[in-house]
Amino acid sequence: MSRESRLLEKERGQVNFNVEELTNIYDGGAEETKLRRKVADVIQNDPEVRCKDIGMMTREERYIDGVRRCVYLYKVLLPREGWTPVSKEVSHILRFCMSFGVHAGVFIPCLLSFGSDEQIAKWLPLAMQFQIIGTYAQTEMGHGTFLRGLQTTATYDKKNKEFVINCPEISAMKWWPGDLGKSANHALLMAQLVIDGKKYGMHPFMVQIRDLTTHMPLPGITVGDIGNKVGFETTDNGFLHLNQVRIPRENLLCKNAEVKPNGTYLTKASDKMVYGSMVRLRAIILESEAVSALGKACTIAVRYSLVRCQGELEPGKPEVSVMEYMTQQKKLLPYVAMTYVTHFACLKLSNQYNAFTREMDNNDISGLPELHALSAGMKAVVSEQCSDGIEILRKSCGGHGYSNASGIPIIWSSAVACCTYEGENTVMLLQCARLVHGMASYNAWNQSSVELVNVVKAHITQFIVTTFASGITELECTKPVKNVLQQLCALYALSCINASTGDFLKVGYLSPRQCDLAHEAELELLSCIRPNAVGLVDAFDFSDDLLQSCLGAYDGNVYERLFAWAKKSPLNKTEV
Ligand SMILES: CCCCCCCC/C=C\C/C=C/C(=O)SCCNC(=O)CCNC(=O)[C@H](O)C(C)(C)COP(=O)(O)OP(=O)(O)OC[C@H]1O[C@@H](n2cnc3c(N)ncnc32)[C@H](O)[C@@H]1OP(=O)(O)O
Ligand SMILES: Cc1cc2nc3c(=O)[nH]c(=O)nc-3n(C[C@H](O)[C@H](O)[C@H](O)COP(=O)(O)OP(=O)(O)OC[C@H]3O[C@@H](n4cnc5c(N)ncnc54)[C@H](O)[C@@H]3O)c2cc1C
Repeated sequence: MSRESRLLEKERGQVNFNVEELTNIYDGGAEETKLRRKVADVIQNDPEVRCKDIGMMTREERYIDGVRRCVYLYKVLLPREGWTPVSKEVSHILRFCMSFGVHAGVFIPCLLSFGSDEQIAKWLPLAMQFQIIGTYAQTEMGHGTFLRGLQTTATYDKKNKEFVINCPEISAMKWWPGDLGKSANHALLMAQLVIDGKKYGMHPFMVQIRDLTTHMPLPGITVGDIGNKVGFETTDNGFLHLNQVRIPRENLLCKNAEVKPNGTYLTKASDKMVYGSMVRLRAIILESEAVSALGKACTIAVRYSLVRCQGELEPGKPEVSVMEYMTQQKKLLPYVAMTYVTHFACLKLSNQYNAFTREMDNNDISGLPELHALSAGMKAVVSEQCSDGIEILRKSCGGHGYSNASGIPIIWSSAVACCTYEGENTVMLLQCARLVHGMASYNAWNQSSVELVNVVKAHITQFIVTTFASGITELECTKPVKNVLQQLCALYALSCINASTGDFLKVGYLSPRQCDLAHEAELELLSCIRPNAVGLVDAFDFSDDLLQSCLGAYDGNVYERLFAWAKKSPLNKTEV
């Protein structure tokens, strides 16, 4: 056993709470843990679909690998295991970073949100079996945030009972939709509806873009991949230009509004229902795309920091693990706390979303404005805090953190995208401010928007802390687990306060002495939590397969893994 493995084993021996109990709490119960592990075992024991190191792959190899694994999953593995795309098991599979995230996570749910019963009956079975592969095409080259500015039009042709879809200029071209570039043959396309020269705003249309046999683009369609990005390499974000493309009248997804054959426009629900898909995604992606990513980065950085020996605390004494340095504890442990605290706050948000969908089934959408405010604010605050934290955790691993061998750069490059998609964060914060504080006149409004953004960040952080604090109070668990959760709650709250003492001092909410006490309290909590650090990240229960990290493996064998990984570099195929 290597020295590093022995160090990690010693650390595990001093954890003072039941790690399995905390895993069960994090998962939502022992049965959930059992289900998640069963899925992980099936995935990891099937070489066709298990996670592999993509650090050395080209962009094209990563895309092809993601598509191949996904098709195998849906065509072979799910039927073999007797699982359907809506089985609980599949919700755990999405963690295994494959392709078709927009098809499965956006296109299909939006079809369910916007489609009539007949339209769902027509397209859903095809989508579930991958006979059609869809994208959600809303953003254009020239507009992403300002939806009322979208330029793609859908003009109703009464004579032929068709819509004519057109991108009037280059900036109207759809740009960014995931799975669009090479995979999708259908698009759930958002366009401005026009009837007899009158504009009715953004509406959803089902548009076939490729031939189902040859996969060639259909007439009037120009489609392709937008090129290399910061991350999301397994996803072919694409461009789509439509030149006078005709679709049947029946392809307007008409749960909320329809156009009669004679061109009469009939609305059936609030025009805001067209925004519902964005509320849903903001409410449910945070756990899988931001918080889970932070938990992986914490697992890697904490395990590595416990085995990385560097320097002496006392001259002449043996080298210490970098986790002994208070600065390292300050870098890492508040983000371990954030993972737990935001995980439970996101759970509350998704529960609120599910409650809203039940109200919506009874035609009650009165809760939509509040849910829009909370989901917009949470999406902005949590995605930013998590992605900022992942970058700090990467830097805390020194040089090896800068290598793909650590696994953290790939984790960060995917998580940070959540600050932009589904609503750019600043815009989301301002939406939350508007709904929480009311809309002043546009000029007073723009002049105060910088402060409003900060007010909303504080408002949402307070929601996160109080949600977790009340959740702990109600939680039935052993005392050691409750104690460590209370420490994490206090640490997250204090780290947020200490990062903003200026604001508290400015308004006289805290005195300078109280600010000193808050700072001292945080340092004391770091020391209290330090002995449990490895147990807290082990409780996330990320397998080595899922982490794909030479620094974060469960056994702590960092250096052997690093050297074996580097030797696989394509540059090492030849000595010269
Ligand atoms: C578990 C599976 C997960 C798998 C996922 C895999 C990974 C997926 C990766 C990527 C997918 C990404 C997809 C996308 O990015 S899709 C495109 C997303 N785009 C946006 O979010 C656009 C953001 N812009 C907006 O939301 C709006 O333009 C706006 C809110 C910024 C401004 O709206 P606008 O119409 O310009 O004016 P107002 O501000 O006046 O709003 C009008 C009115 O409507 C209300 N409202 C606005 N948005 C919503 C909403 N989402 N829900 C409910 N209500 C909304 C607003 O409050 C106003 O109401 P009023 O005051 O009563 O008039
Ligand atoms: C990885 C990834 C995947 C994506 N997937 C999809 C997809 O599947 N389907 C899809 O339709 N789209 C997708 N998108 C596009 C995404 O939804 C948009 O990029 C996003 O909505 C932001 O719009 P934008 O890019 O036009 O930014 P802009 O709105 O142009 O933002 C640029 C700057 O302007 C500021 N700004 C803009 N408006 C305001 C305002 N009113 N007040 C104050 N500041 C403002 C913003 O804060 C930002 O700083 C994806 C994007 C990414 C990065």
